[in-house]
Parts: sequence; C-alpha cells; structure tokens
Amino acid sequence: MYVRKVYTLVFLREDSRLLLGLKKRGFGINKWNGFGGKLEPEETVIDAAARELKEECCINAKASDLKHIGNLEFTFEGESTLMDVKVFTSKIFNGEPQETDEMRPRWFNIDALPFEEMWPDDRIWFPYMLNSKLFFAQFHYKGFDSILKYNIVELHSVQDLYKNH
Ligand SMILES: Nc1nc2c([nH]c(=O)n2[C@H]2C[C@H](O)[C@@H](COP(=O)(O)OP(=O)(O)OP(=O)(O)O)O2)c(=O)[nH]1
Repeated sequence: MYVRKVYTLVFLREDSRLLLGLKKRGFGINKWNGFGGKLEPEETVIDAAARELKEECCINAKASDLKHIGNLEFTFEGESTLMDVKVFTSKIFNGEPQETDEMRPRWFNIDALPFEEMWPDDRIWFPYMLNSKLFFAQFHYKGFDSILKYNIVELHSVQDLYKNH
C-alpha cells in the first residue's frame, strides 16, 4: 500500500505562451515546471494552488479562476510514497511574474518548451493540457530519470477527476 501525498501544480497561459519557473532548490531542482507544492494543514487543494502560485512567482490568481485539468500520480521503485499531483491552468491572473527564492519564472512559446530540462513525464501529458483535454496519468519511476511504466487516459468530465482510476 502507498502513502498518498497531495501536491498542486499550476500553469498560466497567455495567448500562445506558457509560464514556467526554473526550480532553484529542493525536489526537481534545475527543472522548468509549473508552480506548486504541498498542502498546509486544513487547506483545500485549490487554495493551496493559489497560495503556491503567489509564493513562488508573486502572481495573484483567484482560486475560482484556476481550472482543474488533470491528476498525476507518481511512484518510485522501492518507495512507499505516492505523489498525487493536482494540475491546474488559468488564463486569468494579476501581476507580473517575479523571481523568488524558489523559482525563476519565464514565458515560453508552447511550440518551444524546454522538455530537455523538465521532468521526463511532462512530454507525455503536456499535449493533453495544451489541448485542454482532461487527463489522468500514472508514472512509475526508477530514480528520478527513468520511467519504468506509465498509463495515461483522457477524462470526459471534471467529475472523473474525483473518481479513483
Ligand atoms: N511537471 C511535473 N511536476 C512534478 C513532477 N513531480 C512532481 O512532484 N512535480 C511537482 C508537484 C509539485 O508542484 C512540485 C513538488 O513540490 P515541492 O517539493 O516543491 O513542494 P513544496 O514547494 O511544498 O516544497 P518545500 O517548500 O518543502 O520545498 O513538483 C513531474 O514529474 N512533473
């Protein structure tokens, strides 16, 4: 049995650009990614998503403007933790992204995303997100570089994001 831990992950979109941040410390250091992290005690997933976005790149987005688009589950060979990552997108936000202790933000054209410097699984599920398809995906890693197996499905309603697959 796995011990499930919930994380948030937020991507902002503006026309044909996506905001990514270069992670400056901790898990996923030196990779470009969306903004997110663990929940605080008693916090809802959506509130955590908005808080992490603000903390990591100084952008304000209303929780109600964040669109839940997918769920990712990560397991690692020999480890009992399951990372349950709730992915959100938004086109509605306030402010200019600012560098913080954790992230260096930068806009990328969606045709020129830096997949070489991102988590290997991102190539697999980003096309769903970029095409506004709801998705559920599971990745089982050996270490942090090698995907031993995975599964990805398109979902057809937001309710499906709350069912167990
Ligand atoms: N794109 C992508 N994001 C991932 C993958 N795996 C993974 O954990 N993430 C995301 C989920 C979270 O947003 C983030 C990890 O959270 P974190 O460790 O930075 O959490 P945190 O900010 O609360 O941590 P900290 O303050 O304690 O350092 O990375 C992946 O394979 N691909």
